[in-house]
Amino acid sequence: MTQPNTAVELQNLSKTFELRSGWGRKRVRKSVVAVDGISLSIPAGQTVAFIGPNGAGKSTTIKMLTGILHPSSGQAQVLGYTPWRERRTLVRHIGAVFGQRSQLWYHLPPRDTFELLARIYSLDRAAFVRRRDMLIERFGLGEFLQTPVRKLSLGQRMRAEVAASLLHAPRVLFLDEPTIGLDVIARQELRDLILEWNRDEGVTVFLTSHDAGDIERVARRVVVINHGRVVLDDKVSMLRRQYLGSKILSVKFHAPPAAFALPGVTTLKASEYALKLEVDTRVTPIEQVMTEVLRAGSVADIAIEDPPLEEVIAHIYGRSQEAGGRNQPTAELLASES
Ligand SMILES: Nc1ncnc2c1ncn2[C@@H]1O[C@H](COP(=O)(O)OP(=O)(O)OP(=O)(O)O)[C@@H](O)[C@H]1O
Repeated sequence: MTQPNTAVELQNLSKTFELRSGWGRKRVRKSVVAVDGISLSIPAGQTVAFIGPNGAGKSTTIKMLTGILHPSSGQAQVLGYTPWRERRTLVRHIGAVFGQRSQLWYHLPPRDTFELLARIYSLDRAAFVRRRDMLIERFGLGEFLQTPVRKLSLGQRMRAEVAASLLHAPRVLFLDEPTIGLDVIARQELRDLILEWNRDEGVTVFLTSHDAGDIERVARRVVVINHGRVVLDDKVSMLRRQYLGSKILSVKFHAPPAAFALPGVTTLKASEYALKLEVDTRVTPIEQVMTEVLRAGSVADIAIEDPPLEEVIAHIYGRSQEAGGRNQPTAELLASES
């Protein structure tokens, strides 16, 4: 039973594609298991990054959750609806953005697309105008509202795409690679807008991305899949801390420090007055390294950082490849790391 505050629920959801090639006797059938028994429960208002390497089954899952594809087996409910059976009703309550495919009318300016969407969703006129104007302001669409989409920059187009997907006040937003191809600034702007929308309107966000920055900025929870199975489900903050067990220590000295060596400590960069160290905290605790650093010279500045998320994610993908894509529960996976 779906709990009332559950936005998205997957129970053993699976999808196998049957492929046929060749003719007559040479006809070959092949099955591709794209999604292999995924179970998940996402409370309303949560921001979830659904990530995995190419071909892991992310898009197939989103397509099932938005009612575009039928599963081969298993169940899913989005806001209590079964997407592939109740798609027409469901689309009134969800928004979807596919970074690789525009949903705006290419030759029309965003303003006209908004009008069309208002009719498609039969939105109340006054409520629509209020919301449209709010989105125009928040997403900074004013200056290109009358420009045909084909003439917009990718960053402008993506802002218009996300705004269009929010016009009918959806309660769940599916974003499939929303920042793909965007430059650094446009990417950051879009992430901030999505996050703000989640905070202000409580919209549930289900995001796929290959960009660690998207995951870090937008999502609080991360679900990693590989070969169609969940290999990790954790808080984004825990992921980095628990998974690699390493820290980056950057130190600036007033004078050149004395040399020192400790097991589990690798020098990433060294100049006369500065050191950047990677510390495997499972070998030598960070406190011990700090003590040694303070002994080595007069410290002007010191910073301890977590390793980049990209590294953590690459590490997890690597682990699940080694495990042959078997569904390894999180605890076991984490325990095997320590
Ligand atoms: N319509 C289809 N027919 C046959 N096979 C498909 C179809 N769609 C996807 N697949 C296969 O299913 C698997 C999962 O694909 P999917 O697109 O869901 O992965 P993904 O995680 O979204 O990958 P990417 O990060 O590259 O977008 C792949 O092996 C893919 O080739």
